[in-house]
Amino acid sequence: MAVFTEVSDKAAKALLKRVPLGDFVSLRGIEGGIENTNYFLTTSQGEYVLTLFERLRADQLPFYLYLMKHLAKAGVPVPEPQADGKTGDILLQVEGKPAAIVGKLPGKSQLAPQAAHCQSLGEVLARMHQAALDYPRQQPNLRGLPWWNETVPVVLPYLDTATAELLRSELAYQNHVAQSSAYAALPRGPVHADLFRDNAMFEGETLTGIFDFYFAGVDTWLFDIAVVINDWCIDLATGAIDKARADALLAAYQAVRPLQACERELLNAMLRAGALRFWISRLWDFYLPREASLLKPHDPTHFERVLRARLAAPYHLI
Ligand SMILES: Nc1ncnc2c1ncn2[C@@H]1O[C@H](COP(=O)(O)OP(=O)(O)OP(=O)(O)O)[C@@H](O)[C@H]1O
Ligand SMILES: N[C@@H](CCO)C(=O)O
Repeated sequence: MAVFTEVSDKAAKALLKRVPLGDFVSLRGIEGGIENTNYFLTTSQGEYVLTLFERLRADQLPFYLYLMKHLAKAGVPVPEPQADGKTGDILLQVEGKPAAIVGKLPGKSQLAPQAAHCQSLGEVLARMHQAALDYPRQQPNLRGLPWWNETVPVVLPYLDTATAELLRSELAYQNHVAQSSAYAALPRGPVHADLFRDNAMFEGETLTGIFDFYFAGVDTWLFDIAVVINDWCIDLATGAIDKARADALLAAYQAVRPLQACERELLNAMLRAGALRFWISRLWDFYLPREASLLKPHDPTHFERVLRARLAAPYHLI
């Protein structure tokens, strides 16, 4: 359960005096999620999600929150941050932590997605990329290559020789790719960068929304696509690509925005990058956990397997 900071009913009631969303009914800690403290907040007006940001600094948050607002306004299914009635601020303070309230999406996560779910997601992903293009705020992907270069040396001492060698060589490969002209040509803009199955809601096969934008940043669109494929379109036991789902996702994406030649060329390289990014962050969470308590870190070896699968069987569009 990810409640790092306890929020009292009293604090929630005080919050509702500032953010006019009706009268307090109940507050319930949400299980799942490893980054932030999340509560379902029910009021006389509806259901909301209250998030207290545990790692992110207040100066990083406007990028995420205003991006969500921008996307919601553009018709992308994203929960809209709610504002303080007096100041208009969407970045709030609760229990001494930066916080936000967003609308609760209906439905549930589809943890065993089929091609139809991947198709819905592919379409929304492309619409999101396009809708974010005129978003004026700038923030890099804070879990991008510089962070990988910084964090790999921190986790290497915990790994056996063969695993450390794979991590080192993949990092070297990604540094090499980042220098290439094909990489420089990749189209980019604000991306979600963490759009896993547990960050989207469905009712049946209908996608009701995507959320948890707190790793968003400006990066290549292809990296975002790769992160999605690595989670939504694989055999979870082996990490191998499920071609039917990956093809469905990419076809739906391309019906909105066709991939460019440089994107086709670097698809497998970015699939490797996506696997590396989450392998590193999971190693980091596993070996250097925060004090926080009830946290159950995600399994790092999963993304080691995903990476090995992309190396053994590169995925290319025909
Ligand atoms: N807007 C929303 N609508 C409905 N449910 C939500 C919403 N936001 C969060 N949740 C629920 O809360 C859970 C945890 O939220 P979230 O994934 O944002 O946590 P996190 O700690 O930031 O996560 P992660 O580990 O994925 O980075 C989700 O799995 C979902 O069940
Ligand atoms: N999606 C991440 C969790 C942090 O957002 C992972 O599965 O490692």
